[in-house]
Amino acid sequence: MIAVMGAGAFGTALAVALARGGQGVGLWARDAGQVAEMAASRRNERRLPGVELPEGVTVSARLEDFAGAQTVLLAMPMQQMAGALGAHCAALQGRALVACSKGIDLATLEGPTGLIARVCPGLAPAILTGPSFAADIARGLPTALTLACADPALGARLQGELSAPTLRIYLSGDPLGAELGGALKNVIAIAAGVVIGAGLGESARAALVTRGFAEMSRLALALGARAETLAGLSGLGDLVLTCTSAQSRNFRLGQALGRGEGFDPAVTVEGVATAAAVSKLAAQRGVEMPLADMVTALCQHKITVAEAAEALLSRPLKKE
Ligand SMILES: NC(=O)C1=CN([C@@H]2O[C@H](COP(=O)(O)OP(=O)(O)OC[C@H]3O[C@@H](n4cnc5c(N)ncnc54)[C@H](OP(=O)(O)O)[C@@H]3O)[C@@H](O)[C@H]2O)C=CC1
Ligand SMILES: O=C(CO)COP(=O)(O)O
Repeated sequence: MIAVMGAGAFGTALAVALARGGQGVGLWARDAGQVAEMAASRRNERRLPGVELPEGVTVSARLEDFAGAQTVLLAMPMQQMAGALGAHCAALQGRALVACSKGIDLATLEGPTGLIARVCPGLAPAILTGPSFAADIARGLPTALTLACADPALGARLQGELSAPTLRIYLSGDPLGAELGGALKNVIAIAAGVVIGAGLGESARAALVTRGFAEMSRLALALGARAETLAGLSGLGDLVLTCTSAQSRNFRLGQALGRGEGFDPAVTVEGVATAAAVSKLAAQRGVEMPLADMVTALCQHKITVAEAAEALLSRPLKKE
């Protein structure tokens, strides 16, 4: 059995895909009311509407019900992970923990695997990331993801366990690179949404995505990630997806900023807190991240879109 902590859109979609592939899946939500609703309707209408939970998915608000699961997927927003994990660390002893969240913890500047290692020392962390909208996974559309783990034997086991007929998992030994790609692409996706929302054009978006990739790679390499990881599914692949699709919440928030419109604060948009964390991290390391800094300032309403565009276009000319 595999357990999934967090019954949001992504946790539910992964549970559905794995169960369709024949795995027994325990889906844990913190809210007993939501669990009762899901158990009765066999759906998660609040987070992943219109998708039926296969028979192989068991829902519960008690993690003890899934004590038999050797692998636990963590699928809550990044800024909630430390709290959620800290509350359940003792119950999770002996399991492999696979982070499915994309972001950097604003309080500690840690990514998901670093956070797991600190909050639950002794547990083996891995990360599952890459271009994949929850709705696509749940519809059974073909999706490829990266499973990154520092321990090659555990990584191979998880790759096998988490593969399903329409879920193709590639293995990586670079969790730092994989998690940084997934975190950083959300920041660039907000900027891409701003460009489109403000009517700055497709050419400007292509330039922004390319320079965004350069910026992502600069920080990731400075922190010790591998260049080939950034060029893979978890970096470039996910960057392309989220910067070009209105299915992306990060892109849609950017569009709203570009148009001068509001955005529902209840929607999970990982790039906002992560942009602030990235700006801090980059300043600490002396890495230049003009796009991330611009997204941070825009999200905090410290500059206007016109000022941001002007500031980026008037930077000193440089080599590519
Ligand atoms: N949606 C997508 O297409 C994809 C999402 N991801 C990543 O997955 C992560 C989760 O996103 P997503 O599922 O979309 O988010 P949603 O907004 O759909 O759901 C978030 C879920 O997290 C739960 N949650 C929040 N805080 C806690 C907590 N402290 N303990 C337990 N559960 C908690 C919420 O429960 P409650 O309702 O009780 O608040 C809710 O079920 C993000 O990092 C995202 O980047 C990755 C790939 C694709
Ligand atoms: O990470 C995702 C797709 O890979 C989902 O993107 P959003 O969080 O922007 O919706």
